[in-house]
Amino acid sequence: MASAGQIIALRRPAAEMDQVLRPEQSDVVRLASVKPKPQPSAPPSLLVEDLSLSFGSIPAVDKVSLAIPAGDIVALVGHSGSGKSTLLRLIAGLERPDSGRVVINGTEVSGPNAFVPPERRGIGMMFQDYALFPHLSVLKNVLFGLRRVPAGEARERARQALDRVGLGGREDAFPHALSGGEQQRVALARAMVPGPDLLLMDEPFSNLDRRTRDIIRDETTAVLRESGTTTVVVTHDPDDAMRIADRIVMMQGGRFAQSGTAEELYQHPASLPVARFFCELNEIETACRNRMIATPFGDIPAPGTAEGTPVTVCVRPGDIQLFEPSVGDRTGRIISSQCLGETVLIHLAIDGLDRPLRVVAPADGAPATGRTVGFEVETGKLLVFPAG
Ligand SMILES: Nc1ncnc2c1ncn2[C@@H]1O[C@H](COP(=O)(O)OP(=O)(O)OP(=O)(O)O)[C@@H](O)[C@H]1O
Repeated sequence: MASAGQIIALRRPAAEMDQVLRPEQSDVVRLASVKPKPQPSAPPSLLVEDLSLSFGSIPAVDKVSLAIPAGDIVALVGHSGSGKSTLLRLIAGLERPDSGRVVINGTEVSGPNAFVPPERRGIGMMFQDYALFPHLSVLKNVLFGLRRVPAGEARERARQALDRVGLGGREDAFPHALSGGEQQRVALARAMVPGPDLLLMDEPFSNLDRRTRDIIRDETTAVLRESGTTTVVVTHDPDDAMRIADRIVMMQGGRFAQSGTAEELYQHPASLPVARFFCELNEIETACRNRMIATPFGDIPAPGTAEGTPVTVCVRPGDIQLFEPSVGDRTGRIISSQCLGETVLIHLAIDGLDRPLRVVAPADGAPATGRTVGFEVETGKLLVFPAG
C-alpha cells in the first residue's frame, strides 16, 4: 500500500510536501514566529524535550518535543482525550513526567535533574472556570497574583491590569455580579499582573457564548501581543486556535499529529484527522486504478500509488463551485438549501454518490431547491489521503 506521503504528494509539489512533513519527522518541532524573530542564539522561552506521561496503560503524552520562541502564542488543539491538558499540566508542574524535560527560559523545571514546583516556575495560569475567589472583590482577586509585592505598588499594578482588560472602575465588584466575559477578563488580569515568563491557558473561552467569545478572544489576543507574553493555549475549537495562535500543534493519541501555521494546517493537512478537525469535509471513498484516482470532479493522476490502493478524497463545502450548466458539464440536483446568513448550505445530489455533497455558496444569487446546476472543484483543492 502506498504511504501517506506518496498519496498526499498528489496534490502538492514534492518540495512543498517535504516542508509539511519535516516537522513531524524531526525530534524537536521548532515553532518559528511571524513576529520579530529572536536572535538565532536566543534560547526558546519554552523547551519541551521527549516528554512522556502515562496513566496506567494510557500514554497521555508520548515523547513530544517543541520549542517556543519568546512572545509567541501556540495553540494545542485536538479531540477530547488527545493529551492537550496533560501536556499543559506537565509544563505547569502540576504533573511530573515519566521521562523528558521541560525548560523555561533556560532553566530546567522538570527533568531527570530537577522538579521546580508550579508556584516557582514564573508562569501564569488561567483555567476554563477562571477559578476566581467568590468572596473577594475584583481588585482583591487580581491582588492575589501579587502577594509578594509591597501593598501600594501591588494596588497600582492591579489597577493598571484591570484598566488594560477594560475593567477599570469595576474594582469593588464581586465575581457573582460580573458577566462570564467580565469574569474571564478578571482571570486574565490576575494571570498577567505578575508579568509571567509564560502564560498557560486551558480552554479560556469555552464558557462564553459565541458572540462574547469572539470579542473576548480578540481582546485577549491583543493584550497578549501588546505584552509580548509567551503563551500556550489549549482549545478544542479550531476557530480559536486559528485566530489566536502564531503556531498550532494538533495532538492525537498523546503525540503531535502536525504543527504549523493556521494556513499550513488548514490548507495542507498532513492526515485525514487533521483535515477533519479544521473543516467539515465531503469524503468520498475510492481507489487508485491505472495510476489514476477517479472522483466526481474528474480524475487525478496518482503516479507511484499502487493499483487498488483505497483512498479518501476530500473536498471542503466552500471549494465546490456551482454554475448554470452547459452541455458536457458535470451536473447535480439541489435537494435542499439552508440559509446560514451570508452563505447557504446546499445539499447537491450527484450521480455515483450515495450521499449528497454539502456545498457552501454565497447566499446572494444561490440557486433554488430542485434546480439542476453544474459543479466543479479546482483539482488543487482536492485532498487525498489513504482511506480513513
Ligand atoms: N489523572 C488521570 N488519571 C487517569 N487518566 C487520565 C488522567 N488525566 C488524563 N487521563 C487520560 O489521559 C488521556 C489524555 O487526557 P487529557 O485530559 O490530557 O486530554 P485532553 O486532550 O485535554 O482532553 P479534553 O479536551 O477532554 O480535556 C485521556 O485518555 C484521559 O482519560
